[in-house]
Amino acid sequence: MLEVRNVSKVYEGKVNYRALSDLNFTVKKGEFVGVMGPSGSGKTTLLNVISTIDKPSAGEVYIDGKPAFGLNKRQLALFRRRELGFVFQDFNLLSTLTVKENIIFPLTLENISVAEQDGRVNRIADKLGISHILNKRTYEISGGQSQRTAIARALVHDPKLILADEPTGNLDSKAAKDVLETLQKLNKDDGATMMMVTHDAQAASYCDRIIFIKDGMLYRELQRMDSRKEFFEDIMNVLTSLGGASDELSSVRL
Ligand SMILES: Nc1ncnc2c1ncn2[C@@H]1O[C@H](COP(=O)(O)OP(=O)(O)OP(=O)(O)O)[C@@H](O)[C@H]1O
Repeated sequence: MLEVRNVSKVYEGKVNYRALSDLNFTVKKGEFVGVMGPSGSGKTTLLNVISTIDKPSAGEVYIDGKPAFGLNKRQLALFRRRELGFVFQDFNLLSTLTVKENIIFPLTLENISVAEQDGRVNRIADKLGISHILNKRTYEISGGQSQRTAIARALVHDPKLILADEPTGNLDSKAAKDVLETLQKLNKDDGATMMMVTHDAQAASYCDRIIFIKDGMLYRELQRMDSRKEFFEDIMNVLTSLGGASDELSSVRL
C-alpha cells in the first residue's frame, strides 16, 4: 500500500541539515502504523514527504505501487486530494462553516451530486456518532467532536491512506480515548490504512505496529502481539531506550 524506499531529506541552508537518512519501510493495506521518536527526529518531515507536501532529496514514496514523485505538480495536488486523508492536532476546521459543511468540503471540489454528497456525509457522521451535531458551527462543539468532524472530513472521499499528525495532542484523556477508539474501529471494520505520528505511548498502543525513528533513521519497529496493555509497556521500554530528555518524549499519558 505504502512503500518508503531509500528516502533521505536534506534541508539546504547555510549549513545543510539531514532530517531523514535512507529510510525504508512499508505499510500494508489495512494496517494502523504509529510513528514515534524524540523531538526533532524527523517525524513531521517524514509525514510531509509521504503526504507529498515536501519532496525527498533522494528516494521515492510509492502509494499503491505508484511513484508519488513521478507526478507533476497538478497531478500531485489531485493525488493528495483524492488518495490521502489528513487529520491534524488542531483539527483545521473552518469556523465559519457548520460541521456538515466542513465534512462535505472535499467533495465540493469533485463532480459529485448533492444527493450523493448528503448520503456520504450521513453515513460517515453516523459511523462517527456526530449525526446530531451536523448543523452546529464548529465553535459550538467540543474538542473530541471537533476531531471526529475532522476525521469524517478526512474519510468522506474514501482515501487510500489516512495520515494523522498528533491527532490527540489537543484533547483531554477521555476525548483522546474516544478518538483513538474511533480510529481503531475505522481501521478494523473498514480496513482503513492509517499512519499516525504521536508522542503519546498510550495513543500509540492502539496501533498494530510502531516505527521508531531517531536522528532521521529507523531505530526500531515494534509489532503488537498481545493485549494493548502489554504493547503499551513494550512501547515505553523502547522510548526509555531511545533516551533523550524526558520532555523530548513529552506528554506520555499514563
Ligand atoms: N524547513 C526546515 N528547514 C531546516 N530544517 C528543518 C526544517 N524543518 C525541520 N527541520 C529540522 O529537521 C529536523 C527534523 O524536524 P521534524 O519537524 O521532522 O522533527 P519531529 O520529529 O517532527 O519533531 P517534533 O516531535 O518536535 O515535532 C529538526 O532538527 C528540525 O530542526
